[in-house]
Amino acid sequence: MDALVPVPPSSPAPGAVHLPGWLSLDEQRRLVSACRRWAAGPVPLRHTRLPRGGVMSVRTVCLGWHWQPYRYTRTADDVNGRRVAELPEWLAEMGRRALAAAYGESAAREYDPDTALVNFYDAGARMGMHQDKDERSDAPVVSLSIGDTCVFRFGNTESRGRPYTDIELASGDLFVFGGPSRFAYHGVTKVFPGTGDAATGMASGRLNLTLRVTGLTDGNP
Ligand SMILES: O=C(O)CCC(=O)C(=O)O
Ligand SMILES: [Fe+2]
Repeated sequence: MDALVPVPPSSPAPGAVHLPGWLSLDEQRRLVSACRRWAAGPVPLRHTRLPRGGVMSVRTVCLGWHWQPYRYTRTADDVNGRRVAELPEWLAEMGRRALAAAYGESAAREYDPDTALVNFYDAGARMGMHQDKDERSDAPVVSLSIGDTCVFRFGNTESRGRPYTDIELASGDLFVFGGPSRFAYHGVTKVFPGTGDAATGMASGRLNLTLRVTGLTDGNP
């Protein structure tokens, strides 16, 4: 839903940029229908199993490389063993445009994400404070949000605790974290049900895509 008063761009920490409303409604619709296809297979949307036996409350499907705690593989060995869907070129291009918007054209030219994690949050889903550190690359992470607004907690590189900044990520928002913030702890503390716009194609819930560079090659997984 468009904010009555537009939320201005902000930078909660060096290298971290929030650009509210960056995606057009058409782009959000395109992403929602693509995510619906990816959620159906070859690897289904599922609650990721954690090593100690728990499961994550969000449901996830991956593109390009499959993430499971705490590594990337080409096949979803903890789900159905199938190879994950390719990350399409148009999505990598969207990642470059996102970086250009956040950091400027020169930073964007070299950016070539090879994996995307698609997370679906229902009203009760959360994500605890964590670092994205299973990638062997310090290239920025591009995060796109669609549907219900959430509270995204963006912290520091030292610990899960303070200092952190709570930011509302709404439908269409872009958040990029790279440079000194690339390995900052972050998480989702709350989702506000019913705040999304059904015109995106999402009747309820929140969708988040993170584009990343794994730094992996098939010969050297
Ligand atoms: O849902 C979000 O905004 C963040 C997702 C995230 O941190 C992750 O997938 O690692
Ligand atoms: Fe993350």
